[in-house]
Amino acid sequence: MTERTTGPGTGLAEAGAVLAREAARFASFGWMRGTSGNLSVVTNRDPLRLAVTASGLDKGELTATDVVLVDAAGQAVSGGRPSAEAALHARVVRLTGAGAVVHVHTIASVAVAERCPEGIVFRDLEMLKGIGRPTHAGEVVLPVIGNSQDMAVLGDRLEAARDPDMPAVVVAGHGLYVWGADPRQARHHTEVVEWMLQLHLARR
Ligand SMILES: CSC[C@@H](O)[C@@H](O)C(=O)COP(=O)(O)O
Ligand SMILES: [Zn+2]
Repeated sequence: MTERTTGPGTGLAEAGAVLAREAARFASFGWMRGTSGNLSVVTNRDPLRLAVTASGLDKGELTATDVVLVDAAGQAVSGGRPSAEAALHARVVRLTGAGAVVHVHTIASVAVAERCPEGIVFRDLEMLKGIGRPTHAGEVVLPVIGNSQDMAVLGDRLEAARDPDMPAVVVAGHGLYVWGADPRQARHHTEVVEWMLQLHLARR
């Protein structure tokens, strides 16, 4: 049985509008070329429900209706075809308690991960405060995990590699996954991590 997708209590239309706006921003940065990337936001905790961008669309052209409601396994509970990576979004939410997840295909994430397959170290940067560190001092590691078309495999790799001090992982040869308490914080985390990746590239 499909669940209601609009109307009081569902918030799906509102979630779709937020995701379309966030996606347009990331696409304008060149981080969602072609039909790459996907976004999600939690609409309900119990039972878990996420609004996820629909699959195969140009993420720079989304409207509020280009969104699908999925369950804790990433399975659609409303009409439409959710992102092929919806199950990984749901896994990230279950693991971290995040309220929103961002996936972008940035060149810097792929390029730096090729140079640092064991993990990317960010050290002594004011921008570290943008991912929750109390000061610029010290270092954190952005984990790198191998790619797979199987979201259960990717989820297992993410669970094994993730660092509680770093709300992101890089999927090698693929792109960046980032999360936050809500879409705004997930966006800020994405922009901060990407800034540090671009700095890494600029220094070499
Ligand atoms: C250039 S297509 C890349 C896809 O395979 C996938 O990695 C992706 O990011 C977008 O998939 P989607 O199903 O549209 O959410
Ligand atoms: Zn992708």
